[in-house]
Amino acid sequence: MRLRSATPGRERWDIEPLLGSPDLAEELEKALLLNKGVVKVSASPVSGRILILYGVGSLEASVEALLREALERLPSQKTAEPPAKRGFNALSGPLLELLPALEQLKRPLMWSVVSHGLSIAQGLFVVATLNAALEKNPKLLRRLLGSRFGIMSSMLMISTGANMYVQHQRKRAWRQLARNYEHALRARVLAAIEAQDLATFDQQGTGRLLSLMTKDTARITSFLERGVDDAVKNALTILISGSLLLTTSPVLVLIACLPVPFMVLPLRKLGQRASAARTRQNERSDLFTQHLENSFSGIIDIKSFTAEQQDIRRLSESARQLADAELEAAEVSSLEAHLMQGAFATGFVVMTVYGGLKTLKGRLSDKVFARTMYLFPQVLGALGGVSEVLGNYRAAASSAERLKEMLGSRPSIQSGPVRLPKGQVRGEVLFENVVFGYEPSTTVIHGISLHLRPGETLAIVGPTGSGKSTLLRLLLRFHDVRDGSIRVDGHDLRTLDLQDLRSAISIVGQEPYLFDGTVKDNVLLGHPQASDEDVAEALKSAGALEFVNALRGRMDAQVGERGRKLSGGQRQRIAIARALLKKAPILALDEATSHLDYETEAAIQRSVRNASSRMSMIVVAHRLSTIRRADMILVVDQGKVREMGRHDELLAHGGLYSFLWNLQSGE
Ligand SMILES: Nc1ncnc2c1ncn2[C@@H]1O[C@H](COP(=O)(O)OP(=O)(O)OP(=O)(O)O)[C@@H](O)[C@H]1O
Repeated sequence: MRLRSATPGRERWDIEPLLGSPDLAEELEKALLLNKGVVKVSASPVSGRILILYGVGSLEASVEALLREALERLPSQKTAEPPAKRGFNALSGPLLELLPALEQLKRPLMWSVVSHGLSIAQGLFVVATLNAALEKNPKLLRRLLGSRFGIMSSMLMISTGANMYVQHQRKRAWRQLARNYEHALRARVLAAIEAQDLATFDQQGTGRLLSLMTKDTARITSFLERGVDDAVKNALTILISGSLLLTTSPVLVLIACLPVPFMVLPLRKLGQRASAARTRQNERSDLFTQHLENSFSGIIDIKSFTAEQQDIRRLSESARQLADAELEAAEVSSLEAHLMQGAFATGFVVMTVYGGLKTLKGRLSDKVFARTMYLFPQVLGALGGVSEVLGNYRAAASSAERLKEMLGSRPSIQSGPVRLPKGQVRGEVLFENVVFGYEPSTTVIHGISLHLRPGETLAIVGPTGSGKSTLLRLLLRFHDVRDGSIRVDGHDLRTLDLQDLRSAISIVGQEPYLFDGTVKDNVLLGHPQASDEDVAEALKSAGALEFVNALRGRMDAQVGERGRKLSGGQRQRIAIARALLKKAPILALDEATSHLDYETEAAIQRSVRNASSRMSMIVVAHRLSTIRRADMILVVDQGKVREMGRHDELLAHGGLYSFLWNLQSGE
């Protein structure tokens, strides 16, 4: 058991028995999640690593102690096969797991072998042609074609010509494979990321997720496109040229290789340092991307607070840390390559002097010496190439590990078996003593119960931070309750099919997200097959048709990135139209009209209600005047229900609601 990385709230460990044991991975995940403070656990039998996310300061023991205890208790660990018997999977690691199947690699590999084989042959023909020319055959010109020189130079020309075609085919085959692979890998990673719980997004941060999609996939693709081909080239050169070298002049090779054994240990150490440096580089790169993303999304606030310099300083500090990590990784890799090449180059110099002296003395033939002098640098170059391939392999392997972790991570919110077809949903919602907290150490909702009957409107009001939006997030099962239960049409959410549940609910948030595209594209998100008439109808009910018709291009007008070309109120109304088009039996409006003036807000709420009288509605609002007609009003404060009833009853009660009402109506 070995700690690989640790930041507050997040530790990654190497657990050897985990390798190749999916049962242990599953049991370990379950066992660790039982501990107070542990938020998420992701154990990978592929990499033998476990990632533990926890609330800072909320664990009862160290992560290491929890791991040891869980490992001791689990039965699978005792029955797990010893590492030596685990076969190919244990040896291969995440990168080989992620690379395409051998079947797909066959064609480009075949071109690689032919192309690099021809290149090696070309070199040998050069030497042979040279040696034939040095024979100074007097009949050379007369019997050019039949002579050794003629044959060798013809072979050289043929192999050069053939290799031009083969090289083109080789590069093309790898390029095609890599591009198709990259596309498929990105689609897989994107699907895996989007399947994660919201808690994972909160924990991992956008920087890391963006890096997974861009840099990590690109590193693996680049290794596939060039690394595998280079590996074939180096392997063939070492194999063919190396064997020829050994048979030509074993003593000279032995002399040249004398310094190599002294390099084994330092090279091993450098290899470990290089892997650690790569991991650090990846982590810093994630942070930098995250800072960049934050800066660009918050550019309006940065400019309005004239905080550009502050932001640049923050970014430049992050960029400096990334540059330092990159430099460290590059220096270790380069040191590794130089050490290896230096060892061989020293040997080469010794061999040249020794061989040269022997040739002068006539104890070594010119041809052997010439061939050795040609072949040795080829093999030397290939050995240098191996360390380069190794560097790329390490980068790709560390990316593959990160990707595998995401691809193998099972969201803790899992779909249930009970189907809930949208057409058959009545729209009844029941919260029973719901307790919830985002972090294990804190509680945001303290035993809330509520009942929304089909077709009714339930309003939730209360001070800021009291947990109103959290209740809606729980209803959509973005998080699971810690205690109590939530039911839709009598079914506990945890038993329901997740897609069915979310299809049954439309939600409009405080700051709805509009995608870069047209107004129509954004509304169609609610129901992609809807007609233009349906879109116009939804826009009308949301009070948006008038301003949309005034835009250049009307429904086809571009809204800009995040809907930047529209006002806050216009964005909200398009989001309401989108939710209405979805025609879900339950509509949740979380301060969805807060950017509008009172009259527009009231008008839109009326028309939304009229759009479907059978729809159940939950409305979260700060402006109490907009919810006074609700069938039930829930007053929430600090995660608890303080009051419940209709507007008049609550006013008569004279509690928090009536206090807020009087405050807002200026009485
Ligand atoms: N993703 C999150 N991670 C951790 N804590 C959170 C998260 N989202 C909300 N909280 C916390 O949960 C509490 C309730 O937040 P919530 O957004 O539900 O309040 P609200 O009543 O909707 O507030 P407002 O009226 O300001 O929108 C707050 O203390 C908030 O800090």
